[in-house]
Amino acid sequence: MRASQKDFENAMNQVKLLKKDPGNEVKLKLYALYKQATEGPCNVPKPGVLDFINKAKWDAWHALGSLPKETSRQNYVDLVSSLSASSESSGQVTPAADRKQPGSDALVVTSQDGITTITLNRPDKKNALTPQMYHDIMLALEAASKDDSAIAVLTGNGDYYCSGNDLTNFTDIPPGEVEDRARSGAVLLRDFVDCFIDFPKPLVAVVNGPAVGISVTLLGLFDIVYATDRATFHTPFSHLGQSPEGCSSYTFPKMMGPSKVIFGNLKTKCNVISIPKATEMLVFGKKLTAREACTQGLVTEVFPDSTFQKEVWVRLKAYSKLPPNAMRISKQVIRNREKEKLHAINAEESSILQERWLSDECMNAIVNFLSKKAKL
Ligand SMILES: CCCC/C=C/CC(=O)SCCNC(=O)CCNC(=O)[C@H](O)C(C)(C)COP(=O)(O)OP(=O)(O)OC[C@H]1O[C@@H](n2cnc3c(N)ncnc32)[C@H](O)[C@@H]1OP(=O)(O)O
Repeated sequence: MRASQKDFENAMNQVKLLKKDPGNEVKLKLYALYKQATEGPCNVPKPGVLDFINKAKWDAWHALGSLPKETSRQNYVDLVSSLSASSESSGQVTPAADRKQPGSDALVVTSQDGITTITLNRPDKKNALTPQMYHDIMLALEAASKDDSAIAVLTGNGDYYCSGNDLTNFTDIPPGEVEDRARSGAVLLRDFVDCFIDFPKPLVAVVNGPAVGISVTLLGLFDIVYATDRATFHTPFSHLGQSPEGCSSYTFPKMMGPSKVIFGNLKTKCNVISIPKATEMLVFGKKLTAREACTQGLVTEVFPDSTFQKEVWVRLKAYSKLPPNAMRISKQVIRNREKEKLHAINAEESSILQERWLSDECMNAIVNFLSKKAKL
């Protein structure tokens, strides 16, 4: 049943009666749904980067894309009713707890047992990332950094962990707007990766299947990476006419070590082979198995697929009971001295990628994928 105007007005009044502040993430969602329900898609200029509050509000509204007014009204009413119910039953509002985020079914955020879990939920598209998903993941991380959970987890629903950037993001661009789109894509990428660099609590990737592109490169910014033995790790940037992101141009060589020199068999007089593993992945697009990725330091531990979920969640529930402040501070000690460098690398990678997106090599690769001529 669709929410009526009366239901909508009642919900607006109910918001004022909430006993507990629902937190910034929820307030931004409410704001965005209200604007979308009353004014339609965001049509105002983007505020400047230093206008933090208005930029966050604009981002939240803009992320709703072309969501119809009636659906936005319904989502607003549903969100308020879930907030009212939880603030009455427990006196506590957990951001996005155990429900799909309004406006986007492609991301599910739950909070339970001290763990906030962000699940990519587009299994029919191998969990490829749309612009809305990038925005929703940023909002979810922002909320998770402030909620009661001790750790945060990113995982995927279905047979894939994630197939990387949704390549249809490059389609339907009106002529004359290609450069603008590349520019805004680079800003989105930089903001997105910045959220991972700055995330203050232990961040865990539960890699439930193959991972491609940005979902692989980001792993260098996680604190733990658990993978099923069915997972593979693939960064086909050259094949796509693109270049590395997610700070992988720094984290991968660092974790995988310097060039590994392999001498040929003396009898057959082979040449010396010396290609760093990171280069083999990031430049030549070599796909690693889970065990290879573990040997290279990208994955913390590999589990048999049949027991993966059980073993990983038992482990994570135990970790989530450790003192949260100690974990947060230990992470800071480990990570903080690298942060500034990582932000600079992220900015540089994003700006190089902005140029790459305009190249013929990149455009041809996207056209080939979309016309089903090329698959990885
Ligand atoms: C603003 C931020 C920018 C960040 C930049 C990041 C760079 C990257 O992430 S680069 C990596 C981009 N990803 C890819 O190139 C993967 C492309 N996908 C594939 O090669 C194959 O789909 C894949 C090997 C992942 C799976 O193959 P199959 O098992 O044979 O499945 P299908 O190909 O039939 O896939 C099912 C369905 O999903 C669609 N799909 C999968 N991945 C993507 C994707 N990345 N973008 C868009 N669509 C994707 C695929 O087209 C199928 O759709 P339908 O045909 O409509 O069913």
